[in-house]
Amino acid sequence: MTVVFSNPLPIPVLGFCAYSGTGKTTLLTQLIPELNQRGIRLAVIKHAHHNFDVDIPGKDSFEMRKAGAKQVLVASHVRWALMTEDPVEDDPQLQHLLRQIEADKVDIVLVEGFKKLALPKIELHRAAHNKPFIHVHDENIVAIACCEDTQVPDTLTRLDLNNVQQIADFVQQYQQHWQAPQIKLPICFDDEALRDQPESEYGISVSQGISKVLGQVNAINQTELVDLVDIDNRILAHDIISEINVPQQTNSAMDGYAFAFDSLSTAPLKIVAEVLAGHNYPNILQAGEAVRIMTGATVPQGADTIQARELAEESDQTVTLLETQNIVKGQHVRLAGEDIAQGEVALSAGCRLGAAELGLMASLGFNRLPLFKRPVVAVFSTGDEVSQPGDELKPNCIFDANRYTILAMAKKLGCQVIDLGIIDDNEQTLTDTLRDAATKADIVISSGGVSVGNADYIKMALANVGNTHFWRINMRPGRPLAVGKINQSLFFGLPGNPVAVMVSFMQFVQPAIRKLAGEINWQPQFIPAIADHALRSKTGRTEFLRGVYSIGNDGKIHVQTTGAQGSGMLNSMVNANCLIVIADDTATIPAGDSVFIQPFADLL
Ligand SMILES: Nc1nc2c(c(=O)[nH]1)N[C@H]1C(S)=C(S)[C@@H](COP(=O)(O)OP(=O)(O)OC[C@H]3O[C@@H](n4cnc5c(N)ncnc54)[C@H](O)[C@@H]3O)O[C@H]1N2
Ligand code: MOO
Repeated sequence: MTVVFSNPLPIPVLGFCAYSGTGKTTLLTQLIPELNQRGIRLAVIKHAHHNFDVDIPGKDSFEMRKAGAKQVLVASHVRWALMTEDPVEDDPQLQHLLRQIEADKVDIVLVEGFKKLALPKIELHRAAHNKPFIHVHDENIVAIACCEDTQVPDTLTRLDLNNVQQIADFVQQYQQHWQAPQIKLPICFDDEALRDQPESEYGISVSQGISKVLGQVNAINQTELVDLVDIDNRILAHDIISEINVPQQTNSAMDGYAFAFDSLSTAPLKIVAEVLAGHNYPNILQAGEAVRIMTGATVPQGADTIQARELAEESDQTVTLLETQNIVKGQHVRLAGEDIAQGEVALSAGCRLGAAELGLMASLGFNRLPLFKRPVVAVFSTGDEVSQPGDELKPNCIFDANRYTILAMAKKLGCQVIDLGIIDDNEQTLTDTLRDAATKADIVISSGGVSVGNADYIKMALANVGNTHFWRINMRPGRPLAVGKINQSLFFGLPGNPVAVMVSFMQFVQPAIRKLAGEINWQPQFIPAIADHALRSKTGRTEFLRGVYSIGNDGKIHVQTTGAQGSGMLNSMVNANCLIVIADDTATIPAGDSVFIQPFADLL
């Protein structure tokens, strides 16, 4: 039986396996110089079964380790060695060992031992030893090096055990053609590719859910002109073409002196004028002349280079430039149109307008922009136990949290919101509410009542007014989800548990709102982070854990969970700054492995 292995390095790892006595080490000591000669830099990891030592008693490093140092790193200008005391019951973990290799210093790692791991290997087989084949129960064998008369299946590359050149050819080819596996994100956001995949009776994947949701959404096409100062997180309806160059004139990026680079040899230069921002020098600068110039002032004709004031000395209307050997032609000159050229598309339709975009539009002279109308989102809660915050909390009840998280997230996405309050859990009231809400809103969102409980009237109400699907999404939290249409409005029935509401909103409602609002080119962000402790999930479902990411002492992004993960515990969202997303083909992430996170940044 082979044990799952994933290569953590950006270079290939190739194993050599054989029964003892086959000549593995002899072959490797011949192969290594042969590969070195071909310019291939090698690392070797060798498994040892016994308590070996690489140091000598009496040496300082040996004595320090024996004195109790868990790690000793001994280094000279020739080599360094790290010795780690790591007594474990089981075999050492190859993935952990591989992470110790400096992948920028070698081209391939050859591994001797670790026979049971599912890593690509060359099997060595010597017929005279009468040992069984390894490849018959290990599908990771890519080639077999054996004797002349040994039978080898057609699917395996056959190598001559005594021909080091031939084996080196194979390793070289392997190294040259190896490609790092493509990064697979935990959620696929390819709307078209997934939409028509069949639904399984056990539920659909998050990716399928997203594409099915997006399949129900048509972008708003009404537009309006809005003053720049009133635009908050809205979507541009048309391309904006610049009518001017930005900057309008070629100008200085420094307070200093403008001159022609070719005049450098005639220094000191004669100062003929001073140019302040908003002004210009009306003449053409001649050879041997300079102007005193301020940041943002127009560079005179005839000048092409600026020297900063602190690198020049001025006296008697002349300037001596210092460190002339470092002056580069064109330095500190901002060319007309270098930010945006006249006639260029400055922003494209479908772009979300944040601070930078608004600044850019202002810099082009626009004071109003054509925008898509904001989506209108109506939100209500259901459930006899759900009470209005501010009222007295009745026995057996809870305060309504979901309406507030949904309203806040919808507003953050630039929607206009309608708060419909808490709606009584009965079929008639819910039917009336839904029918009315759909006349006012592009999206109607409820929470609670979409699972299999007896009092879940929302399903009946929906059947009365629209056309809705109830899906079980293979994810946690947020398994039940209702999506449908009430006339032209989109309906989302989110599950009742408060964390499930927020996670479902992020994964399904967010892309729908963005598409409806006319935003294009949006994709959820996945950032790789190092899991500081082991993370558990179950294959067959996508797990969204609440996490806290931060930059570790190693300069890399690390993540930990917030602790207890109950889908009713809103505090876990408050304490988190990201979701940790474990893909549906993964059951555990060992500590130290990479995992994808989705920072909350643009939503909470
Ligand atoms: N037999 C089964 N039971 C449940 C299943 C299942 O598959 N089979 N799924 C569980 C999952 S997962 C979830 S999530 C919930 C979803 O159920 P509902 O959408 O019907 O939600 P409710 O039962 O109405 O409420 C669940 C939970 O959330 C609280 N809640 C409801 N609304 C609010 C609100 N506005 N603010 C704060 N908290 C709210 C409610 O009191 C419940 O505790 O079903 C599981 N059960
Ligand atoms: O959606 Mo539920 O909150 O997974 O438990």
